[in-house]
Amino acid sequence: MISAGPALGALSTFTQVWHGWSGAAKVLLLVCLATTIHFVLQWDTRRRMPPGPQGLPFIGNKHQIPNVKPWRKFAEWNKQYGPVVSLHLGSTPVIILGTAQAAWDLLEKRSEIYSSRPRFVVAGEILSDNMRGLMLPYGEPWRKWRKVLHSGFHSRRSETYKDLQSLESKVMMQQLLTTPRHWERHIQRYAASVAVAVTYGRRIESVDEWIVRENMAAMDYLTSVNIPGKYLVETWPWLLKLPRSLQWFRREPEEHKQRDIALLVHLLDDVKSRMADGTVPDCLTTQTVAAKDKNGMSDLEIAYTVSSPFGAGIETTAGTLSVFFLAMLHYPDVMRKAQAEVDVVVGFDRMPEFDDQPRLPYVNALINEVLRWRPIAVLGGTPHAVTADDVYEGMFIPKGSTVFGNLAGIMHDPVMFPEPDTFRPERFLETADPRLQNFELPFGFGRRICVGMHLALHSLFINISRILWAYNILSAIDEFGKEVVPDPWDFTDGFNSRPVSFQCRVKPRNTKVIEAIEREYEVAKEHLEKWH
Ligand code: HEM
Repeated sequence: MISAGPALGALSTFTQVWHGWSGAAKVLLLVCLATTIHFVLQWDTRRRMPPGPQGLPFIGNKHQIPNVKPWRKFAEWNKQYGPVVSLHLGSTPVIILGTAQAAWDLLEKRSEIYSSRPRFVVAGEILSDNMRGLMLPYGEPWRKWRKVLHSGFHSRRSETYKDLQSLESKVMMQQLLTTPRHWERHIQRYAASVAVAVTYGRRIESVDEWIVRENMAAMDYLTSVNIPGKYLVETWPWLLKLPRSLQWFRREPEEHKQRDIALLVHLLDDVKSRMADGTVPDCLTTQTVAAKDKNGMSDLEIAYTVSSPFGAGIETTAGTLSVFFLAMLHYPDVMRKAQAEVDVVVGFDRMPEFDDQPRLPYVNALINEVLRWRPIAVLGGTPHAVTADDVYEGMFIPKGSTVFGNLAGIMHDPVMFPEPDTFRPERFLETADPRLQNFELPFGFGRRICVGMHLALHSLFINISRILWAYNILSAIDEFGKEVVPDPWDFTDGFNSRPVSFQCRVKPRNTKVIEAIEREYEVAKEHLEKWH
């Protein structure tokens, strides 16, 4: 027979100790107990999930994920554990996909359950009032938002922006001629002007303009609040149930929200007043305002929706063009080979045009390689989230998991891309894989694939083909006459990662291109008048 004596003794000791503790210590103990029980109950689920590094109770793998460039660690884990890796951020399961096949199998073939987004409490809910569709979960509000953008940027509609893109690119070519040192500002201005013109029917002459600065400030703030672990409320959303006056984390983002609304409503009102006097060119905002009854959106919803290219289309396009400059410095033979192709097809009496694209296979392959070699949307853009339990190749993926298609790793998968660190456009000419011939991988997956993909690809072709035609991109020379080559891995941190600013020389290839650029610039200036 077992005696109850020791157990009763232990209980009585515990009761005495318990009474001696402060209220805070008791609460802490209870929270620890509850979390441990939760952790033990989750043990079996975790065991069935994809392999991954061992985490700690409560925090999961948070301490193992670097704050800077986490995609590099993710890629290492994919190498170590396989194409599908699981981790935990606190109690949230996180799945990292390290090959294109795994990403296509899940994010595309099972897109009915892999098309949501994780919850963004501060950035999506408090700062943006659920109006920024990029962060919206899968559902009716996202569908409504996406429909407007799809109608503005689907493949055929995007054809109609080619004239504008060609004219803006001619301006950029002239700027590269006159102030080549500022090449980064010129590509940023190009990307900003195209995004603003197709959205608000107004172009941008300088990146110092008010509208660009305000937008950049808004985007910088949005990025700054989207850092995992920065806000307790992201891990403990129940804090939103506290009385509003006690929600200390609200004040700053709510102030920024008011500023964002003022900016976005001002831009919408400006288009409306130009619509009233008939002076605004056709653009996303005019189309959306005209279809207001059909799309059932309030003015504020329209203001946020049409601003999407502003947030998603400028840094990505300019960053990818920056990667092109970086690649040409490191692979001058590739540059010369592409120039030789352009020279034969186009000659020097005129610039490349969109119609030349089918006859420039090496240039097209080079553009794909730019997008592959250093994808700007390193983590696949914004992560996806799963809305139902799933099993993939025997591994359990629980509902509510955050899923990253880790493009930085996927694009350097040596099975799909042999010698992945080498910039080699030929890989896209030699392949028989239709998914590489029609290379949409840099633009994400399934129902959430980049809305602006066609617009972006047109920008890349027209600018890259023209720069190759007109200029040699050469290393900068320091004060001792030595060449300075930028580090090919020196990239910024953040959801989008672009090369850290660097210098290079942009030299015209001959006098004929100079004449053509100056001539085309004069014509472009006239045509662009209607976007002022
Ligand atoms: C080279 C340039 C670009 C690249 C590499 C790029 C890449 C991406 C990627 C990887 C995603 C995430 C897709 C996913 O969740 O699976 C995305 C989403 C998005 N992109 Fe782009 N993008 C570029 C240019 C643009 C442009 C010019 C626009 C504007 C028209 C744009 C608008 C968007 C929007 C609105 C989304 C969110 C879609 C959603 O959540 O449903 N992007 N992009």
